[in-house]
Amino acid sequence: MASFTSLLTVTFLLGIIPILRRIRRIYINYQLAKPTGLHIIIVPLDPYGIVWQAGSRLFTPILQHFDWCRILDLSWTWEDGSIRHEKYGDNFIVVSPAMNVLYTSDKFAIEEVLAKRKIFVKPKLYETLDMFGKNVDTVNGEEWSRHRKITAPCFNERVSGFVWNESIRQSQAMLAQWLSQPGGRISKMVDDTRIVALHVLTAAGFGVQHDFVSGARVTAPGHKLSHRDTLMILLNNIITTMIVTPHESFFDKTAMLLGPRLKGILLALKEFRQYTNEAMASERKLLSEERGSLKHNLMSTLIRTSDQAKTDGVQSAAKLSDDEIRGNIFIFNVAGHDTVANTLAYAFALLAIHPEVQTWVVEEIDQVTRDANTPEYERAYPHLKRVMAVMYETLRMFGPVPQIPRGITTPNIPLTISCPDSTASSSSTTVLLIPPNTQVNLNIHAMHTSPSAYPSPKVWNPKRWITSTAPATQPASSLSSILQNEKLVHMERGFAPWASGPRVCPGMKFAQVEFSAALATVLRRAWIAPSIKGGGDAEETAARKEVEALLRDSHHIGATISMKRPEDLWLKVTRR
Ligand code: HEM
Repeated sequence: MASFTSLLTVTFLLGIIPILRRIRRIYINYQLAKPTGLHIIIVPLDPYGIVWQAGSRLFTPILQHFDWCRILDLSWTWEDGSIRHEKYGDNFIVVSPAMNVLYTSDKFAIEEVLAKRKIFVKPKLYETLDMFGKNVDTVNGEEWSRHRKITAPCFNERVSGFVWNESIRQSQAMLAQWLSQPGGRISKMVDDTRIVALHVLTAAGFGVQHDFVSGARVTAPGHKLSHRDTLMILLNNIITTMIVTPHESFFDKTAMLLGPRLKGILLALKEFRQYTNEAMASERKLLSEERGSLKHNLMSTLIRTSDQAKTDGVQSAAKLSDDEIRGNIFIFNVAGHDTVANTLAYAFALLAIHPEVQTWVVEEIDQVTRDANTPEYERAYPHLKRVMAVMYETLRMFGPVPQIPRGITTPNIPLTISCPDSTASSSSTTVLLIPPNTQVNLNIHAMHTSPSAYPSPKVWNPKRWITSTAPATQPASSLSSILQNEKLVHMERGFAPWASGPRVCPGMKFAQVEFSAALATVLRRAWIAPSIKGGGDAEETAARKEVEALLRDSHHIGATISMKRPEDLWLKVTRR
C-alpha cells in the first residue's frame, strides 16, 4: 500500500512539476509584459490611466521592494507627467534574474526592430499558442515565410466583402436588441461586441453563419458543444488553455478531480479539433467535386492554397500540414476576436461621451449610406474615412496590443535609438548594444501617447486623423465636397497598432472592414449616450463621468487591453 501511495505521489509530482514551471514562466513573462505593476515605471504616461500609476506615489515603494529587479542608470525626468530617461529618452533596460528586458517606445527603434524579423524574433512564449499546431503567429525564420505565404491569400478582397456583409447582418441584430431594451438602456455592450466579432470570425473563418441571438446555441450532431460555445470557452480562458493544452492527456486522466471550468476547457479542446476536422473534410469534398470555388472563407482559402501546392508538386516549402492548417485557423480566431471586439466596444463608449465627434462621424455615415438599404462594400467602405479616423484614434489610446515582445538571436545587436529631444528632422541618435539574454519590449502604447508625436495625447480626438486636400483659398461649399476632399492622415512612423514591417498584422483590413461596417450600421439608425444603472434623465453628467472612469479603469490581462468592469458600463441607445 505504502509503495502504491509513493508511486501515486511520484506520478503526481512528475505531472505537476512541468505544469508549475510553465505557470511560473508564463507568470514571469506576464509580469514583464504588462503595462501595470513593477515595470510601468519605465513607461510614459497614459492619458486614460492604463499605465497612469506609473507616475503615482507607488513608484518609489515598488522599486524599493523588488530587489530582484535592478533598473540601470536611474535618472528620470518628468515632462508633462511622463517619465523619460535623461540619457536614452524612452528606452530603458531592466535587469531581472529571469532575463534582461529592454523597453522602448522610441518610434525609430520600434520601426527598426519590427523591420528586422530575422534578428528580432518572436520569443518562445508564443509557442504556448501552438495548441492545435504551429502557425504564422508563433514561428520564425523560413518556417514563418512558408506560413505567411500560404496564409496571406486568406485575407483577400472577397473575404473582405464577406466580412462586410456578415458584420452588417450581426450589427443590425445587435442594434435591434439594444433598441428593444426598456428606455434603450444597455449594460451588455461589451459582451455584444464580442458576439459580433465571434460570429463574423466563424462565418468568415469557417463559413458557419450564426444568428446574433439564437443560432449560437445550436449544437451540431455528434457534438456536445455548439461551435460558437467551443470557441467562446477557449477564447475566454485563453491563458488557462495555454497552460492546460501541453498536459491535456494528464488532465484527461485526472478529469474526475477537476472543477467544471477545467473540464469545460478540456471538452472545448476536443470539440474544436472535431469541428475543424469536419470543416476541413467538407471543404475537401467540395473541392474534389469542384464546387469549392463557391466559398470564400479563411478555411476554404487555406485548404485550397495548401492542397493546390501539394497537387502541383511545389516543393515542401509551399505546403502546410493539416496540424498547421488547424493551428492557423485557431490563431486567426485568437488574434481576430477580442482585438476587434474591444476596439468596437471602446469606440462606442468613447462616442457616447463625445457627442460632438458622434455628430461629425454620423454626418459622413449618412452621406455615404443614404442611397442604400444595405450599403455595398465596394461603394461604401472606401468613403468611410471619418469612421476609420475613429478606429485609429481608439487604437491609439486603447490599442489591444499595447506591447510587442521580441527575442534576439545573437548578443550585442546594435539598435539605433533616438535621443529624447530628437524629432523626425533632427536625427540625434545613440547606438545601444543589446546585451545577451535580453527581451526587447516594444511599448506601442507609450509610443502612441507620446506628447512629441501627438499634441494633447490625453484627448481622444479622431479629427486629428483627417486632413483636407481642398486648397485653403477655396473652402468647400457643401458637405459632400468637404467629405470628398477629406483624406486620412498617414503617419510614416509612430503609429503601429497592427505592428509594421514584414510581420504586420495580416488581419488589418479584415478588422478595418468589420469595424467600419459595425459602427456605420449602428450609428446610421441610432444615437448613443452615456447612462448609469437605474437611468433617470438627470443622468447625463454623472453618466459621462462614470463612463470615463470605467474606460480609465482598463487593464492588460489575457490577450488584449480591456475594461476591468465591463458589466458596469451602461449606455443609452435611441432610434434617430
Ligand atoms: C483591431 C484589430 C487588430 C489589431 C489591433 C491587431 C494587432 C496585431 C499586432 C500588433 C500583431 C503583431 C504581433 C506581434 O508581432 O507580436 C498582429 C499579428 C497578427 N494578427 Fe492581428 N490585429 C487585429 C486583428 C486581427 C484579425 C481580425 C486577424 C485575423 C482574422 C488577425 C490575425 C493576426 C495574425 C495571424 C498575426 C500574426 C502575423 C505574423 O506573425 O506574421 N489580427 N496583430
